[in-house]
Formats: sequence, structure tokens, C-alpha cells
Amino acid sequence: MRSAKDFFAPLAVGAPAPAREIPWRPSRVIHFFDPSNAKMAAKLPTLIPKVDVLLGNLEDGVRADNKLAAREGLIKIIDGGAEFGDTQFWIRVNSIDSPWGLDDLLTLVPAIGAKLDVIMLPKVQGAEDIHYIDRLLAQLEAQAGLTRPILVHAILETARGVSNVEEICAASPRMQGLSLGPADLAADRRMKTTRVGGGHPGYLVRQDPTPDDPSAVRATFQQDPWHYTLARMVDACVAHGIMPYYGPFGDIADTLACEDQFRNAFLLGAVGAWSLHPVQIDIAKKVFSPEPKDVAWASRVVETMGDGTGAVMVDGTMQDDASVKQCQVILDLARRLAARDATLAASYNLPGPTA
Ligand SMILES: CC(=O)SCCNC(=O)CCNC(=O)[C@H](O)C(C)(C)COP(=O)(O)OP(=O)(O)OC[C@H]1O[C@@H](n2cnc3c(N)ncnc32)[C@H](O)[C@@H]1OP(=O)(O)O
Ligand SMILES: CC(=O)C(=O)O
Ligand SMILES: [Mg+2]
Repeated sequence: MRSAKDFFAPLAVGAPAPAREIPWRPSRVIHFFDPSNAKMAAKLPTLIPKVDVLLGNLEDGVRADNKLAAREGLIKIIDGGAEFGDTQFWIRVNSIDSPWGLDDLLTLVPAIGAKLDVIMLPKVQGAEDIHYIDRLLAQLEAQAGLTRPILVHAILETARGVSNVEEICAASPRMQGLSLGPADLAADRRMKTTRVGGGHPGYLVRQDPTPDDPSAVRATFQQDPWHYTLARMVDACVAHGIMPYYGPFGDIADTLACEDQFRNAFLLGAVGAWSLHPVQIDIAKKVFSPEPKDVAWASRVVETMGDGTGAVMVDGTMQDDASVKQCQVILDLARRLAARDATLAASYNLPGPTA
């Protein structure tokens, strides 16, 4: 076991010093594209300014016979001088047990590592996977002369990964966050849904029978099969100073259910979600930005509470030291997002400095 003192020492001579804190940057939407798909790549100049994170996907969703073209496509995009502004640039590599995972890293870190903010690693099972990539990245960073460590984001998509979620979050100072991988996770757990995220009409609770009228219709209420996993992820991430994300919503046409799933994740503490299709970008941005009415309420509570201690009534509700902290969460996020988004800033109308 590494001592705590060693944790922030580079894992290879010449590698950049590990990050001591994960920088907070807006990441309401991680937009996926296939770099081997020329039509998608052609859309990047208009997509990049709209998304918080642009992610070049090399793993599932990219045909096996396009894996090399996808890798080359990423290099072409960077060599072509793609401008990211303050949008983050991530890639999802193939899993480290696949035929492509190692070469993804060996090729792309030297070629485009200086532009990369985060590498998303799929099918992470435990701390051992993070330790492997941690050392390998340090070696590659040293060879490439990179001055900034590349961060790592793990997808939680196996039962073993979920069981080991805390050790995964704690495995390296590179750990930036976790995403839920509902498709692979469903398969690995032998769940009986064939959907990519979202609910299922069979996963429900039913209202009790009416005692005097046994034939009366009994309402049913669909439940969220991802609640447990997401809640676990949020706790593990917050405990380790990293960020939780909902993953993909595969029913592209059902924008309403997508919005609902994303909002559940937002309310539980997630900072963002994936978009698989351009139609999902604005949904994620809307959902993961606090609503102006909630920002106005939070401002009012904080203002009414003065130094933030004691208890008062606001519109018939008790507010105290703890509810002020809840309101500060909303205000802090609103300020950070407003600093990047002028339209949001105007809708929030927040006084004071941005965080
Ligand atoms: C479980 C997981 O691992 S999820 C992550 C892996 N999966 C993915 O990343 C999937 C990414 N998305 C996609 O491949 C596609 O969006 C699909 C296959 C779902 C749908 O694609 P299409 O059938 O082409 O959708 P549609 O016809 O509505 O596309 C409209 C336009 O948007 C483009 N487009 C679609 N998705 C994207 C995208 N993610 N990024 C950029 N452009 C896109 C299409 O190329 C098309 O362009 P055109 O108007 O120039 O022809
Ligand atoms: C997100 C992902 O990779 C999955 O759902 O399997
Ligand atoms: Mg997956």
C-alpha cells in the first residue's frame, strides 16, 4: 500500500506532479461523438461552443472495424487546430482488457495528450484498474514531456465496480469523477431491461386495494431502477472530492423521459449527464443548471438568515443553519455557471462576486 505521503509524488520520473484538487469546471453535458464518423466530426465547430465537454468516443458505439479510424480521426481533429475555448476535451478509450485499450493510450497520449483534460475508462472493476492506468499515464506523460496530468474518469458499469466504488474513487489523485453505465451494468447484473438507462414499465409499485371497493382501479407508480446505484455513486464521489454524472439515455426520441431521468440525477447530486445526439445537449444544460426561481428563493433565504445561524420562518417554512447550506449549494452552482453563460447570468441576476 502506498503511504499517504507518496500519494502526490509522480509515478514516473519526469511526469507532472499529480493534481491536489480536481478543478471544478462546468460539465452539465458530456457530448459523445464518433471520431471515425465524418458527418459528426464536421459538426464539431458548431457543437464545441455549445457543450461543456466534448468527448471523442473510441469504445462501444464505434464499430470494431472503425476503431483505428476513430483513433486517427481524433489526431486529425487536433492536428487540424480544433479550437476548444473553455470547453473540455475528453476521450473514452477502449477497456484495458480489450484488443484496443493499450494502443489507444500508447497512441493518443503522445499525439494529443497536451490537449486532453480527461480520459474516461470503461468497465472499471476495482482500484487495480485505476492503479494500472495511473502508472501507465505517468510513464507516457513523462515520455511526451507533458506538464499537466491527464485526469481519469471511471464508468461504473459492472456489479464488481459498483461493489468497489469507494476504492475506485480513492485509488488515485487523477480520479476526476464517475459516470453510471446503465447498459453494461444491466447486462452484468442480469437485470431484465433492454433499455439504455431510464425506467421500465414493469418496475413499479401498486397502490393498495380500496377496502370497500376491491374492483377499483389501483394506480401504479413507475420506480427508478438506477436510484440505488446513483445514490451510492454520489456518496462515494463527494466523500473523495470527485464528481458524479448520470450516463447515457438511449431513447433519443423520448426527450421528456430523458429530461426526467437527468433531473432525478441532478436532484440527487450529479453534476451532469451524457448527450448521445445533438437533441440531448440542451436538455442536459437546462436540467443541470438551477432554475431561476430556485436561485431567487435561495438568495432570499440566505439574505433573510443574515449571519446564517438561528431559525426563522420564510413563507411558512422553517429555515435554519442547515437550510442555508442547502441554499448555498444552489447559489454556488448558479454563480459558477453564470460565469460561463451570459444568458444564465441574466436570468439569475445574482449580486456579488463569481466563485
Ligand atoms: C451505452 C453507451 O456506451 S452510450 C455511448 C456510445 N454510443 C454513442 O456514442 C452513440 C452516439 N450517437 C450516435 O451514434 C447517433 O446519434 C445515433 C446512431 C444514436 C443516431 O444517429 P442518426 O441516425 O444519424 O441520427 P439523426 O439522423 O437524428 O442525426 C441527425 C444529424 O445529427 C448528426 N449526429 C447524430 N448524433 C451525433 C452526435 N453524437 N454528435 C454529432 N452529430 C451527431 C448526424 O450525423 C446527422 O447529421 P446530418 O444532419 O448531417 O445527416
Ligand atoms: C454508459 C455505458 O457505457 C453503458 O451504459 O454501458
Ligand atoms: Mg458501457
